[in-house]
Amino acid sequence: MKCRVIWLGKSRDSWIREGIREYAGRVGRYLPFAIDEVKDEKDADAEEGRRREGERLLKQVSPQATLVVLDERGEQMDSVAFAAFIGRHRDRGTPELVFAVGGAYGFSDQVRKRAATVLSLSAMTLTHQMVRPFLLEQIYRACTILNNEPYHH
Ligand SMILES: C[S@@+](CC[C@H](N)C(=O)[O-])C[C@H]1O[C@@H](n2cnc3c(N)ncnc32)[C@H](O)[C@@H]1O
Repeated sequence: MKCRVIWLGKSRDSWIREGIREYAGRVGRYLPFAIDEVKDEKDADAEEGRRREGERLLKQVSPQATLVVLDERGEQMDSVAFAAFIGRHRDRGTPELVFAVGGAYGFSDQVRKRAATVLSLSAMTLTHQMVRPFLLEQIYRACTILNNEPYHH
């Protein structure tokens, strides 16, 4: 199973980029893994920006892919449950598991409707930048749990 993370816009801060580099490298030891950046909207109002970003993002998601949308109002899982979630997809032959992180104004309803799962990392709102390394660390943690490695305590 391929695993892919898509987000809107560049990762501006060097400390965010550093975290992404670190955990993307770690995840890549366990799964075929890719990160794709989709251009974000800077000039449109929030609703129009979400709509345009959503259309752009959905064009990047193949019909065979299972889409997991990150949203603070979504389903919460602990790390063991998240590992089991990834493991179930791997074992049932899901060809591609795609995680999508929204832009500064979040996702349109159109994107949420395409999602197989809407996943919350916390009830608190994180910046669209900070979610990136947080999510990658959780995917890495899940990989170590699935491999019975002593990272998760
Ligand atoms: C600043 S948040 C957008 C918040 C906005 N109020 C909304 O309605 O979505 C930007 C993106 O970061 C991600 N995000 C922020 N906090 C999150 C959380 N606690 N769990 C999962 N994703 C989160 C989501 O993908 C969201 O679209």
